[in-house]
Amino acid sequence: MALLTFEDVHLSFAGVKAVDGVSFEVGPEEGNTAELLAVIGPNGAGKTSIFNVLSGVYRPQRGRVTFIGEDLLLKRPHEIAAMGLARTFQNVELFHNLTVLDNLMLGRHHHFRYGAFAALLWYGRARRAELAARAKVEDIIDFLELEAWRRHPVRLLPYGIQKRVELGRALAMEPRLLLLDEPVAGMNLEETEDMARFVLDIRDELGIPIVLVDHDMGLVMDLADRVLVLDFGRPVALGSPAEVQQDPKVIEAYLGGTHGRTE
Ligand SMILES: Nc1ncnc2c1ncn2[C@@H]1O[C@H](COP(=O)(O)OP(=O)(O)OP(=O)(O)O)[C@@H](O)[C@H]1O
Repeated sequence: MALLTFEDVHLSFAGVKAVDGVSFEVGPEEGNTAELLAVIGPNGAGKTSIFNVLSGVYRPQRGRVTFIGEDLLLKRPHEIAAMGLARTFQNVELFHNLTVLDNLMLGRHHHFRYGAFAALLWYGRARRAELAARAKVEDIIDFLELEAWRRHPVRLLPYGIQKRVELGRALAMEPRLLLLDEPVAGMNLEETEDMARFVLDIRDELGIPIVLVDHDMGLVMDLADRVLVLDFGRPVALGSPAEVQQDPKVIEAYLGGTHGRTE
């Protein structure tokens, strides 16, 4: 069984078809190799809407979405996060006045299983949970090479590092699947290369499957195992980077110039 199935999903806003019959799978649920599926398409193609459906923010009018065998469309966003589906955002969504360490600790809060009383007195389970969380967060700081910034408030960090902290916060949730929304948007070349390396390490070393959304063909062709191409909410192609790149429908969607887009 696939880890995630997205089946014939339709989502409209007042007549605008944001997602129009899109299907894909990410899996398998029990497997040794994690895969990276990229979802690409020009502006307005429906990429973010797909993420919003997956994280429970939007409810599609039609279709089926399952994650680890459960119907995601019946779940609320915090339940979906607790099931192990973590996401990052197009814009940095962190607590800007808190340190890197504190932001990552907050990423783990749904793992805490103790009551307010225990937390208040800092005893027993609360203390053990906090220490375990701290150890996990320190591992992530090492993994993402964030040592130099661990005590810095996020607002003082360069943009590329802030994006890396956001990735760290998603990892702190110990996700079974990671959704990355334009992880290199606004980055310079060096920051982009660093981020690409970390994304591949997450797939290969941590074994976490990834769905990555972007409109930059170049990046995803280097990173992805499979690519889903969208245009105006519709699926145009799904296949390996090489297959997709040669597909005339993809070339038309990107280079046809019929949409009046600037990309
Ligand atoms: N909450 C909403 N209300 C109304 N229309 C929406 C809403 N969310 C998305 N849309 C519309 O759905 C379509 C798809 O938008 P979406 O943001 O999913 O595209 P995208 O591929 O992520 O684009 P971008 O690359 O610009 O982020 C667009 O026409 C958009 O205007």
